[in-house]
Amino acid sequence: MPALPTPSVTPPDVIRAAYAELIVSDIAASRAFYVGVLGLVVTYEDDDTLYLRAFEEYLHHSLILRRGPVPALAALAYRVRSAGELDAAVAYYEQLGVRVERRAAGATRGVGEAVRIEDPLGFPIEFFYDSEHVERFTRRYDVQGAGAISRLDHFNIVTPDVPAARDYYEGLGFRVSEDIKDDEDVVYAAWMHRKATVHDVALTGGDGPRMHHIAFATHERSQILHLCDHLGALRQSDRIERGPGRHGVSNAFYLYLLDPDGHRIEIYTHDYYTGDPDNPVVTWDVHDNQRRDWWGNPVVPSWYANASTVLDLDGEPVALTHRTEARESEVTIGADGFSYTRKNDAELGFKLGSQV
Ligand SMILES: O=C1C=CC(S(=O)(=O)O)=CC1(O)O
Ligand SMILES: [Fe+2]
Repeated sequence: MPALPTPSVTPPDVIRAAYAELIVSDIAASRAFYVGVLGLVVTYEDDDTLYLRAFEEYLHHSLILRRGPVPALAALAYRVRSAGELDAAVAYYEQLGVRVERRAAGATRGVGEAVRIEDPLGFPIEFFYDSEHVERFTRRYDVQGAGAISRLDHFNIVTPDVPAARDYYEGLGFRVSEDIKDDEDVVYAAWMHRKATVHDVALTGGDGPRMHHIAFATHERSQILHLCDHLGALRQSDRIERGPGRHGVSNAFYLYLLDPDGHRIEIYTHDYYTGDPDNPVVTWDVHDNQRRDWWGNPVVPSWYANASTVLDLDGEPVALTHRTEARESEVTIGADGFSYTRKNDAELGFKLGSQV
């Protein structure tokens, strides 16, 4: 990615990852998954759209599903600290020289004035503050199922140049909590936060821009296990792509699901606090086979290979830029790949690179 200009104005004050807008092909099938299985609460729905939220959320939605011809990501939205930060967003991104659009209140149901951009990484990003408050279901145990999801936690995006993406997000005031590198300092992935958890956005090295997943948090592992049992009971176990398991990075207990259009949704127990300014960065060796699964279980190849198309602000698919640096799946799974459990235990600590 070409070097970005350094704006002379301050960036918008981002609080957190707040909502995603996904294009889906069949609203009824999506409703059966996101409401029927995941148990998300319907704030508003019509024939073409679903506005959903999780149980601890009081803003109008954290997920919009909109029926359309091409399953894709239409927007990732960050909440900013006040409505005044929208002017800062316009000024900052105009100096970055990217496409900037102001949106009137109500352009998105339940959201006030907003700013949408095509960010330097090629993603459709929204900044907003005002959003309609709706009932918070935190204590509504009468309607929460055994798999209750508490809130949206993060976005994971696929981008070819992770260091350049990291620099861009550091310009927005995000800080790195964890990353994956090799001995030649190639960066394969990075996790960056504004709220005091491991990440609001994860940068996954690969052909991009593509959306790798959006993640919702639960409080307990049992809720994640119930979702697996629920899918089994529906004979939809093929929606389980990876996990359940324990992450190395973030230390969260995790599950990756595929929705009816193949969009990846992670369900993730709360990770750890990162709010102090001297929070130490955790750097993992790309050959450490406990980095992505603390128990050393292999990462299924589809998790590295597949991700959702991203749309521009006109709703057109964004062309991909190919990653030129080494790909994680090639250095840890392919024929030349290898990984270790104990780095200096050449006898017992290595797994064959042919692990699935
Ligand atoms: O949220 C995450 C936390 C950790 C991991 S990893 O697979 O443990 O690297 C992946 C992830 O980005 O989905
Ligand atoms: Fe994730």
